[in-house]
Amino acid sequence: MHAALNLAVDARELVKTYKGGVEAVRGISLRIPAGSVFGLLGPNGAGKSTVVKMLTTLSAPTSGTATVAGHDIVREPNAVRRAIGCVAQESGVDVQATGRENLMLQGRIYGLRGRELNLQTIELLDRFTLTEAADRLVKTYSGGMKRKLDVAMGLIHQPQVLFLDEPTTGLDPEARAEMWEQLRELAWDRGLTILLTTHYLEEADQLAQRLAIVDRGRIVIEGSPDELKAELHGDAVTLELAADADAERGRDLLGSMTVVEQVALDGRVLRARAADGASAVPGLLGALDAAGVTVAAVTVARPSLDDVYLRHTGRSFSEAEEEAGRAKRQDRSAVAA
Ligand SMILES: Nc1ncnc2c1ncn2[C@@H]1O[C@H](COP(=O)(O)OP(=O)(O)OP(=O)(O)O)[C@@H](O)[C@H]1O
Repeated sequence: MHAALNLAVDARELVKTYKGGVEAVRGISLRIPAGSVFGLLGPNGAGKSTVVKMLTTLSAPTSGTATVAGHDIVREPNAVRRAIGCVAQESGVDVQATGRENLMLQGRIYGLRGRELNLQTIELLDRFTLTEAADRLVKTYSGGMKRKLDVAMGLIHQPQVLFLDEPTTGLDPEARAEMWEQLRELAWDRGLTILLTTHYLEEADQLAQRLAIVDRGRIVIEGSPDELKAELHGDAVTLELAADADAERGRDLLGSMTVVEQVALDGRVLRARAADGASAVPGLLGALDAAGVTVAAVTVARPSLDDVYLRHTGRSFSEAEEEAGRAKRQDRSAVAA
């Protein structure tokens, strides 16, 4: 068997330049093995939705090629559409209909009828714990329930690849955690391939086996969340001292210890890097105590995806989000002018 057959998505150098010259995607390649969850992570405006639009045949690439479930997105768009499910950022549900009606209608659009349609609907309502609410109008649903119905609708025709654009934006933490659990189950139990876009670092970390960080239309780095974090050596150890007067002595003492890679002073807070933070802490506390330096609080943190983002783009995720927000506002005022 040809290795490429096991790739649910195989995109090569996709480029999208919108009319007016916005270079939304500037050469993105993705190889997503069947049965895995892949995350495209990036701030608003990075180009994630545009990649999804091209892969789901809604927007033609300016250049580059891609296959989805083995079908070419430009030459075989109908075959691609049959093989995929799409859940867009904006909900497609009809709020004046019930959950069950929405699912049945969506199924009919895909040619499902009779017993098969009924069984699929019942199974999806059950999977997304919507059975009790199935015959209520969707306008009475909570945000989380609506989002679950959106995802269920994307699955009615049993696609091989599911595209989820920002699956949990706007959900409260509880609904978000429930959605994560359901998506994990779909991928791990049913072997569905999922490509999700997100601007939540935690979401990518929780769900994706592999992820690509996208910034200004390009992939800046790709790997498993752990691989990306392992690139940054050492845990961050933060020690808050009881007295300002001890700060410099504390810093010099830590700086002389071999387990500490870097130490910086910020007021009476000492920030150090250590290869294995948890096992270094008792030694650090012992040395400070012996020198008469009292520690009020200590924390150890593993490197986060935020640190990874910062290292590869030169700005923090929240800075990038703010920048994207500013650009959007400028676009709007330019249009209004
Ligand atoms: N139809 C369009 N015409 C012109 N420019 C567009 C169009 N759609 C998107 N863009 C621009 O392309 C860039 C990438 O947008 P895209 O929606 O792909 O980003 P994103 O990472 O998905 O962000 P978001 O999460 O906000 O959707 C942005 O600068 C956006 O303003």
